[in-house]
Amino acid sequence: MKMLDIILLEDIDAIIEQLKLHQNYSFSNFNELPMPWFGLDIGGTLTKLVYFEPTDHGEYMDTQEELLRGKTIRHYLVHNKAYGETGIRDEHLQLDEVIMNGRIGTLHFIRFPTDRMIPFIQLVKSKGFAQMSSTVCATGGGAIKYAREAELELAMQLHKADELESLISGIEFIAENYPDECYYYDNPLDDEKCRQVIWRWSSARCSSTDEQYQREGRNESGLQYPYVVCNIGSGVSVLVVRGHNEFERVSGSSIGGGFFQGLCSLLCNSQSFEDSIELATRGDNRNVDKLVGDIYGCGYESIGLPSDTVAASFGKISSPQDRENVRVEDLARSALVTTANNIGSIALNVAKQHGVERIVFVGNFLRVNPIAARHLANAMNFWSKGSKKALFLKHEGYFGAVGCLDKLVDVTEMRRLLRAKGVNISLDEMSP
Ligand SMILES: Nc1ncnc2c1ncn2[C@@H]1O[C@H](COP(=O)(O)OP(=O)(O)OP(=O)(O)O)[C@@H](O)[C@H]1O
Ligand SMILES: CC(C)(CO)[C@@H](O)C(=O)NCCC(=O)O
Repeated sequence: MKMLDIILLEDIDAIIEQLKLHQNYSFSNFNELPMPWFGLDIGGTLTKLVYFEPTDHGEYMDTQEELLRGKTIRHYLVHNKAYGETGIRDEHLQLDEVIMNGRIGTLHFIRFPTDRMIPFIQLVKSKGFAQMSSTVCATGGGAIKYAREAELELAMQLHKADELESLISGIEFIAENYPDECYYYDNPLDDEKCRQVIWRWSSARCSSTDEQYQREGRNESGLQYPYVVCNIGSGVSVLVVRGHNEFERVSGSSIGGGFFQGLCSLLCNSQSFEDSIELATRGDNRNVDKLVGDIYGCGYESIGLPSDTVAASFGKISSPQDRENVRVEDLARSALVTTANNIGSIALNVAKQHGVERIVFVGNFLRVNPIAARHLANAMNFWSKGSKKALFLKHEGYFGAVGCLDKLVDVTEMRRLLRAKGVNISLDEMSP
């Protein structure tokens, strides 16, 4: 039996060549991607690192070298929750018993600021991790920007993947496997009644022949299509997803997480994102923003603008006298509401234009930031008269890093590509 030694979907033509050459084949060497596996999403502000730690040693013949590597990595990464001054492991997001590329293991989620990327490469080198042959998949702008430096310094090859393809792969991988991942807000702007409700977007545990799911247009894994993804990172990307690996980036905005943090640094002397959120939580944007009610004395009901709608962001602080009583907390709140409203408006327009009901908001701007999420939830519901739904995912900013790792072997996609190329063979061997 011939082992195929190709692992990336991009290599589909080479796979087909090998299939033509060999009558018998096996995809079992997908399980032979050298351990450990890392997914790295190097973004404009934050770098996200996902580490897959295998736990199925009993079933797989990992080499002595791999076992030793696993121990060394575990000792450093898994035994700590903080690395240096800026690296953090989000322990609350850890996923156990994950099946990925045919192996069972634990996914660990780690992040650090991208401006620490060069020191990170030095650290990896100094800890001796670089001498270990391992599988490192990288995505995000930094996977291009830092590729040469990382590959030269560490003498290892990065498996590079497109940032938006990885994002969607990661969202679908997590949503398909963790039915509790997705939630929405009930009564989003009511402090008393507001609550998060789990949304069973994935029917991973339901049969694909289930009539209800077929009616709702779910695919074989149970996900519902189409949906809009609004990724709020440093900048904002808005995508329409119509099916597995079938998506388009239709809009974007530079008014995103980077804008919010930049504004708060300038206006409030905020030292960190957490600091800005904390200030905003104690602030009141009505002291800064001009509302419809400030202009009309009431709502402008004939065109559907209630009195508490922001008519002009930062519109109340034009003169020095107006600014006298404004607190930094109010400014931070206004920066947050301005950012969220602007993003909400773009996402809603995309959903309307493309006739899509569900809008999934992700990205680290939503980290520790329920105010923005609740504003988005309310805006989607109110401005669409209840026809659009804002959904949120617990792993917020980590989907690119998960997706580039999962994209190593995308069995469904490989099947589709082979079929599209007219290769009529059964690929059951590919199933983990
Ligand atoms: N600890 C943090 N440090 C800095 N920014 C944070 C932090 N936590 C949340 N954020 C917010 O998340 C944003 C970055 O989000 P994310 O990691 O999803 O994007 P990115 O990948 O860095 O950017 P892009 O996708 O545009 O390249 C920041 O702009 C900031 O608003
Ligand atoms: C450039 C990217 C894709 C990098 O992640 C992101 O920051 C973004 O979508 N920015 C907004 C660009 C625009 O205005 O469409």
